[in-house]
Amino acid sequence: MNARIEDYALIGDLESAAMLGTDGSIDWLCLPRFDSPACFAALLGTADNGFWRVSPVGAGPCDRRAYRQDTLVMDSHWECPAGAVRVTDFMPPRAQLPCIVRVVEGLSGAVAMRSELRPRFNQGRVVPWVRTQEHCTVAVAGPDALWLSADGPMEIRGGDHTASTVLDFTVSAGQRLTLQLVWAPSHLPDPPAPLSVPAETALKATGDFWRRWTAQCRYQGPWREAVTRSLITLKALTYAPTGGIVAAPTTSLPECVGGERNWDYRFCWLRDSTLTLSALLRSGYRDEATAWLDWLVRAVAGDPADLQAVYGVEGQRRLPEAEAPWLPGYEGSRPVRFGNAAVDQLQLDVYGEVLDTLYLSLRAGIPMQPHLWSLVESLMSHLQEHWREPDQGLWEVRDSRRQFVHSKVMSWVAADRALRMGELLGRDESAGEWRAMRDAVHREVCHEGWDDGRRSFVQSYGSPVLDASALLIPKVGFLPADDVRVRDTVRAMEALDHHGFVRRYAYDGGGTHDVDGMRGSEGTFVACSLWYADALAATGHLRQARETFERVLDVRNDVGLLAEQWDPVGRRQLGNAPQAFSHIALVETAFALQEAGA
Ligand SMILES: OC[C@H]1O[C@H](O[C@H]2O[C@H](CO)[C@@H](O)[C@H](O)[C@H]2O)[C@H](O)[C@@H](O)[C@@H]1O
Repeated sequence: MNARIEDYALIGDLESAAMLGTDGSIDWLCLPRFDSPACFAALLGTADNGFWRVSPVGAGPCDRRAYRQDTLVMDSHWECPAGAVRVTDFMPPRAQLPCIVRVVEGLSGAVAMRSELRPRFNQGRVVPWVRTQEHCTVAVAGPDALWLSADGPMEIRGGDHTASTVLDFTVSAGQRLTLQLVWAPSHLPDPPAPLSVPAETALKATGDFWRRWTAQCRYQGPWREAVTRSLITLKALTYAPTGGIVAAPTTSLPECVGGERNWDYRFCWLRDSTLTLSALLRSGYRDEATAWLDWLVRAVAGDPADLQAVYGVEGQRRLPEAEAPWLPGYEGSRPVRFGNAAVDQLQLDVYGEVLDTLYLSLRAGIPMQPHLWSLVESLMSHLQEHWREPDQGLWEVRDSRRQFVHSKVMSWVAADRALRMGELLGRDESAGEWRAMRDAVHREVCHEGWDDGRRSFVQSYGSPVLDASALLIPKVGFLPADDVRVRDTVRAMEALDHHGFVRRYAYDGGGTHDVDGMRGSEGTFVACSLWYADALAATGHLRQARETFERVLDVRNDVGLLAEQWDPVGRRQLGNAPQAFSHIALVETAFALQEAGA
């Protein structure tokens, strides 16, 4: 039986991240990067797919845990019959090699502890060879090596049928023991350098790094704690060497437990990363925006016809989707997938998201390099030719292409923001054409995307399906919030309500299968509930907006994290976690409610 998705906390070093359970077990970790093969994959299978647990012997979940304020450093506390102990887990922002530090401190009595390390390289599959060398244990297979060191007297056992390395030790009140695990390329012969950095030094530097970063946050409203945790999570999903931002650090956490809706999110969607950038910019973070703009220019360089919806963290274009039959899946949710076939989809909304972010960056005072204006021109010239085509839309449907209303609305955004940037920069060479396109899209959407019987914008032209993405129409400025069509659409979205939360789409309030062709129904999409709150606030329903927002805040896990979806009946998180989309929307809604006086 797998732990609940909400049982996991995130620690990370801005190049990869680990999922740490309430029981002290790290059940998911890809090294050296977010998109590298996993060395711990128990999250998607069993203990034999790899984990590293540090906890009192025989203990269950910790009694309490919390991030140290404004950091990504996690403290887990156990109160045992023999005494109390705290384990502090963190990953120092990377200097050279990735490292996980686990500091065990006795608070009272004397507690018997165990560290059990069971790496399984190459996506939870390969059992390494383990040897002990100069106070370290090293596990090696193929290109990977994991070096484990401890700074105290411990009994090391290993080499049994589980190929685990077990360290037993006792911590008494006032005692402290540190375990460090470093990944290194397996051809390096010596214990790697991070093992020689004292844990105290690394802990202080890591805490200081996060506190300094958090101190730049401009949000001062009533939900500061939630906003800060979301921003830290978004920052933790940033791949620092290139500025790319992953949608989530996990793959194949199911949208439907036991079902096939399992996807790999360890990549940079232009949609998710542009929205992350908007949330960070709004909150006062400019360095990330600058780094991401550089990433964008490198990633999309070339023919605009080849623009993809998703890239690898270094801007790679090929992310072949494959199934991993050796992994049984989270609670049997199969297949487990690595890679994502969405790279080959046409998703026209990304032009609008990219141009909106460029515009926001320019407005925030980030200077626009001349090559960025060329990018604007080339994206627009491609979109002018293609906006009328059907596509797979923001939900990335895997069956037939459609005339998605959201894709058209975002094509309008693309033209609108290109025009605004032109005005700011005094570049009006293409203004006439872009204005004509903007007006044509507007006319078409208002005609073809509007269902007069339902009194709502619908998912695609001529379809009866309602789609929560229509809630973004006032937010992006396509129509003002006081337009009767916006008011009616917000009212119609009640049909997407599922126990107080909002589904992304449904046919007459029913399931999603008829809409996306996938088997199994899914949970409510967290971002959609927050878009609903935004639209309620914009249309003057302030009390309802606040209640909707607070309902979402209530389903964050104990350390403030949100997955992609929430199942209000099973009362559990679903989908990859923590998901950028959900945390972006939380930050945006906190600002929107504050501005609306809700
Ligand atoms: O619903 C089917 C699709 O689900 C995934 O896409 C979702 O996640 C993306 C990343 O957060 C997001 O940009 C998109 O809007 C979501 O629908 C999956 O990655 C797709 O491959 C799949 O077709």
